[in-house]
Amino acid sequence: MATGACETCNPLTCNSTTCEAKKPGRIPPHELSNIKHVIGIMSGKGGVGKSSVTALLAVALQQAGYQVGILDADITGPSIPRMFGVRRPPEGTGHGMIPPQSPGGTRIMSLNLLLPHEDDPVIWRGPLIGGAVKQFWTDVIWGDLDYLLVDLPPGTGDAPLTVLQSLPLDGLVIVSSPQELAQMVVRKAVKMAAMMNVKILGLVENMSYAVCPDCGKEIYLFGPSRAGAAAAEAGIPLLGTLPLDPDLTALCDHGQVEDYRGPLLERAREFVRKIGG
Ligand SMILES: Nc1ncnc2c1ncn2[C@@H]1O[C@H](COP(=O)(O)OP(=O)(O)OP(=O)(O)O)[C@@H](O)[C@H]1O
Repeated sequence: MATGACETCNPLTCNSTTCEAKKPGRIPPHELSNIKHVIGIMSGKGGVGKSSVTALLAVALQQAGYQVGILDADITGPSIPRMFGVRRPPEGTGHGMIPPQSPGGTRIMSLNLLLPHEDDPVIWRGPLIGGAVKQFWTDVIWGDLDYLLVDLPPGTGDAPLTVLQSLPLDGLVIVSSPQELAQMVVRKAVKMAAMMNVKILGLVENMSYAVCPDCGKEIYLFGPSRAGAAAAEAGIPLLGTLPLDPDLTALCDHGQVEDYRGPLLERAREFVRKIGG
């Protein structure tokens, strides 16, 4: 049990080596959840494709025969239900909430599924956001899952802190893009994970390049890839790079990401192999 001091201390600034708040996985999941692996998908900065990478990993895992769930911890900017075409709210039972399934069988829990309209804004302060994330862990009946992917909001704010502190993460996948600014915020995310004793499974550089539809030439829109250097500098494994693919954008927009069969899926399979799936 955490002491009173640890309940209120900030684990990112606490110097105590025995700080309870720094120990990950302090909160047990719902008693009817049996989850083998929990992986967080994090980015330092918004819009780099973290939710798309989460979705691709889920599709790759599902196609490999695993039972997969996605906990959408991006409370104020949730995009997972839209990508998977899921609109149904979770089913409320006396024991907890049963998450709806996508057509391909991915179980999804997101605040967007609880809102009257998917475009209603969530204007909440930090503690409420942290509370919702915890409830998606404790009050949702995930059942038997091989992998629960946790799509974190960008940055190092309240919700990522809650997840890193409360959930028994196997590790984090960090998503970045080639711009220098995105690289700088990767370093922040890496430092946060180190402070919270959470392992980093690897770095994915998204939007690394586009492929010319006429000649197949790779065009590095944001300059040369910095993925290898960024991973080496941060001391974390490089899972790989992903190009831009307009087919992925279109399928995500239409709620059909599970129908994607383009080149990024093979890369996602490679990432899954590298993180041990
Ligand atoms: N490799 C890619 N190829 C084509 N489109 C992509 C790719 N990666 C992301 N996108 C598109 O870019 C947009 C933003 O992606 P996404 O929602 O995954 O970003 P994010 O990092 O999760 O954003 P935020 O955390 O700010 O919500 C989406 O429309 C998505 O379909």
